[in-house]
Amino acid sequence: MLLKEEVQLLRRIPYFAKVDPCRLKLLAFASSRVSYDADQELFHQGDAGDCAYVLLDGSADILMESPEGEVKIGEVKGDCIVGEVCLLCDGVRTATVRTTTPVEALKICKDAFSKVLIDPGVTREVTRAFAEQLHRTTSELDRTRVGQRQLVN
Ligand SMILES: Nc1ncnc2c1ncn2[C@@H]1O[C@@H]2COP(=O)(O)O[C@H]2[C@H]1O
Repeated sequence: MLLKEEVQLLRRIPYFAKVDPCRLKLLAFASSRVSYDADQELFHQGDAGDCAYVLLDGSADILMESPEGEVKIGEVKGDCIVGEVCLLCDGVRTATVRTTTPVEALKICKDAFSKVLIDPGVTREVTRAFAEQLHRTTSELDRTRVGQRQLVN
């Protein structure tokens, strides 16, 4: 795929929509195209992580381990980024990501991702995405608590 096409694909991701064209070109240059079949793991909860994935096509489940087994906490599909948390927090993978269909993605290494974070537009988008995710997770937690209380009473 041409570098120009990869830049256009990255531009479709809200995180990178407002990134300076030269910086986005560098990011495209540093990323590599990867393909997965359905039911393959991109990575596993608890793994050390050194890259994020921009999903271009296909979908995947976000799964967490629990005492009752694996629980689906979300899903991702085309034009989004996944695996960015452990790059931003310098931690381990917070969840397992497993494809539910064949997936085409761009793999972005930590160094290249850190370089685009210098762009204020990206920082704003990352903060907004985190706030939205926190809001969704808090609402789900509230719903679960209400459900548990109703079961007890
Ligand atoms: N609650 C959630 N909702 C949506 N995506 C999530 C959630 N928790 C984790 N993820 C994604 O799953 C990924 C697991 O690896 P990371 O922690 O690197 O980055 C994480 C996010 O991209």
